[in-house]
Amino acid sequence: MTKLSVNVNKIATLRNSRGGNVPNLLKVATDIEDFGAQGITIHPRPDQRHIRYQDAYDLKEIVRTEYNIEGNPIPEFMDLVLAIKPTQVTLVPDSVETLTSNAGWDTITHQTYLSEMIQEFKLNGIRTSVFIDTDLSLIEAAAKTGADRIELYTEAFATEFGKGNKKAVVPYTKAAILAHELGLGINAGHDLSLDNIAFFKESIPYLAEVSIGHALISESLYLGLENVVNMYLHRLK
Ligand SMILES: CC(=O)[C@@H](O)[C@H](O)COP(=O)(O)O
Ligand SMILES: NCC(=O)COP(=O)(O)O
Repeated sequence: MTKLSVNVNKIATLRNSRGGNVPNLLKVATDIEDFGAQGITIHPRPDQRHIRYQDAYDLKEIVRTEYNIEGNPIPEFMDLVLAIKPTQVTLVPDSVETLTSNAGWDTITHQTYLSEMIQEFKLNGIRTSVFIDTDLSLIEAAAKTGADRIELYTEAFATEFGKGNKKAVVPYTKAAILAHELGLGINAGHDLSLDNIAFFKESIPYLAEVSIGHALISESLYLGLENVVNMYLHRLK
């Protein structure tokens, strides 16, 4: 079984568009857990355009499943995560102005930097994951940072799968096999959807967790949040 961690950034985006508390982020997160999801993911960005730092603290009080916080380990993010102590921190190398995550770590160039961050998180009992592309040399370098897991950056797979190119999953399968051999756990995320998740799941051995937000919330507009969470859970069995 692969765990489903639902990214609730888009719920915060909708809420912030009117300035009030509709939809209620905490209630939606609680409902998502009640519907069966095994985790809640957030990716606070420095401009707090969707998840606010206060949301991260408030969610800590109510999340009963795995709590995953993603982001670039700038000092403010480090302080936030070390104060909250979520189940997992996922390190993502996005720049301040980026629209959404658009690259994995260069774990060779940034190996020392990542190792230092990861050590600090691990000393605080927080599981660590590194957002990464499928290049095998990057996976090898990720293992040397001391990270517990990698999160495979799946945008390229999702784009190619959408065009009918199923072979696009092959680098992900190879990366997962190598990561497992090196003792790393395997997560995945970005642009996963009801259309591509079953094929991705069946193609990737040892897949521990997927974090899904943009497509899942969009699909819920048509199918309802409870249905959609259950449709993912069925595909991830
Ligand atoms: C790392 C990753 O792929 C997701 O966290 C994604 O970047 C969500 O961020 P936005 O909701 O800001 O697009
Ligand atoms: N780590 C990926 C994530 O949390 C959600 O990405 P997306 O489904 O919003 O593209």
